[in-house]
Amino acid sequence: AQPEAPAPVAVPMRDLEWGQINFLHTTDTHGWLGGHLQEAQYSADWGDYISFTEHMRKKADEKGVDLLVVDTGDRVEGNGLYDGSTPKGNYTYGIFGQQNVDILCTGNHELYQEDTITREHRITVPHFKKSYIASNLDYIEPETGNQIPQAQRYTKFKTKNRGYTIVALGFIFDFDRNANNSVVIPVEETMKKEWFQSAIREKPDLFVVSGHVGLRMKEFEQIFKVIRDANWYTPIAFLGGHAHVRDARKFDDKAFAIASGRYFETIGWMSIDGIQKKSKDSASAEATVTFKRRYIDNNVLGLQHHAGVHEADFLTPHGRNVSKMITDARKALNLDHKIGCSPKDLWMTRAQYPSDTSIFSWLENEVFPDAIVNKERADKPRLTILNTGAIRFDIFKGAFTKDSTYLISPFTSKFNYIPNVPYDVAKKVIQLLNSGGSVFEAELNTKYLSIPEQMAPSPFLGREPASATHILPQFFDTSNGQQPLVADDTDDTDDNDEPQLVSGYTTKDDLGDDGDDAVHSPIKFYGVPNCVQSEVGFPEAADPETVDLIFIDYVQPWIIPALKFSGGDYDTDNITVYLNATLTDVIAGWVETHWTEGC
Ligand SMILES: Nc1ccn([C@@H]2O[C@H](COP(=O)(O)O)[C@@H](O)[C@H]2O)c(=O)n1
Repeated sequence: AQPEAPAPVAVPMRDLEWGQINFLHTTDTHGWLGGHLQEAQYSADWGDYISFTEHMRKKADEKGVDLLVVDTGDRVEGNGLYDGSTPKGNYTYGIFGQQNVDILCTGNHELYQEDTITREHRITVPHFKKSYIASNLDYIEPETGNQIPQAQRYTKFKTKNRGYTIVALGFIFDFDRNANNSVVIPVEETMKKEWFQSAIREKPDLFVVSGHVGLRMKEFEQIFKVIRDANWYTPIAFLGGHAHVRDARKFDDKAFAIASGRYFETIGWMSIDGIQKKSKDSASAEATVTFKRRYIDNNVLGLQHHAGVHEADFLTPHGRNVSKMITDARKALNLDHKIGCSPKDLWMTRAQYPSDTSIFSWLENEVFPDAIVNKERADKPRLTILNTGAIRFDIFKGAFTKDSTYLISPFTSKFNYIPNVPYDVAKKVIQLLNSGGSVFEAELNTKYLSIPEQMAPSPFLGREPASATHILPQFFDTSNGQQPLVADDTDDTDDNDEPQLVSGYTTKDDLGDDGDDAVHSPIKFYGVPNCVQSEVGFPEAADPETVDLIFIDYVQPWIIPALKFSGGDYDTDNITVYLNATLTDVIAGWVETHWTEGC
């Protein structure tokens, strides 16, 4: 039987504030449609979300307001429910498709592999024919080689209850690592197209810009400026993602953006009041528009609370069926098959790097020396480089399952190397990857090696100083000892009668610090470098003359320029396969042989 997620604990809650138009928003779900089986706070599944949405749509009808459900991409890669089947997504496309989504767009993970793009084109786009928007994404038809829009460029529709006219767009950031059967048109170029110029002159009551775009990245700002120049008073709602964070950004009094986290931990809520229906002689400049936001922890207790229904009435027949689809799929994929038992929690950002509880230190010190070995080269000293972005999730103490392997790293990247690189040259590579700068051309910004949370951080995320021994990415202040990204302002000398808070997100954004629905005590997050490196087989007495320089293939575009800058003249002809296994395989193999006892 599928293991039951632990029951969520009741916590103090902030209610949802409804407006004339309201949004429920998911982003970067990465296949986590089954919810978090090891974290009660995020344990609701896609079926529960469908039940919730059905109650909320009813509530909107009763209030005479509108509710729109939005998803902003990266639905794939990162969970066994998607990655564990052949072909990938055998179950998830059908499960996701059960939700009635009003607006959706594409993320970069839908674009890394040709077959993912094709499935998106053949399954998701036709399923959501009216709501899928691809403002800056084209598909190359395999039969003809023709370049066609992946979906409609924009939509214009009237809302159900209030009859507001909406123009909705759907963007992806200027992503350039997409596979060859797709074309991402840069946002600035897209905005010069005739269709875009007509769309922004449609005079709707509200623009909705959905996008797989981090709120602090340049693209939404560019879109805001162009729409605002042509529409001085029309409200604009942005729904973004990609950065895996909860965030809200105010562009001006009538333009506001929300990002709703990652991995189906969060359901975002945005509500807007003060929208004026356009009369023939255009909108009034006087209208005051207000935006509210809430980040909902995705668990049934909280969803029930917001839906205002009794526990026994929460699951709708449709939602219940979808939950069953998920349970059946997990069973068919054998996702709960135990590979080993983790003796402790290992964290990506909730522990300092390096440390005993850092997942990156564990990989560097235990997994890589043992598991990334080419038998023919086993006697050679070697450096193995991994970008931290290749790791996607923490490991919890206890059962490590088939599912866990995909949660930690779903990618198909393998390990390549350059043999016999002079150590004096090779040792400089990791420093350059972690400090970036002008060594690399603009498209090789080293921030793309790191975890999404660090790529375009919000100004409210604390600045993270480096530890003494490791160079951290540029945006960190390097003056002090390592500090948590979120200050722990809880008072340990707890001498009042207030209930103990459960730890969780304590988001700060452009609207303040009251966005999270559940009142939590803060969790500390620490910064990580762009890349980590394992040194293996070094002689004890002195540095080696030469080393094998091994790296996960995602990092390859940065390796040659870094070597050049360090005095090594190499090109791609010098690179060959070191280990024909993915990081997922490497970790699974190591766990199977080393974590054999304990649960
Ligand atoms: N083969 C890959 C693909 C991506 N990454 C890392 O993921 C980051 C993007 O993550 P999002 O979920 O925000 O799209 C990317 O910048 C890389 O760090 C990878 O390591 N290998």
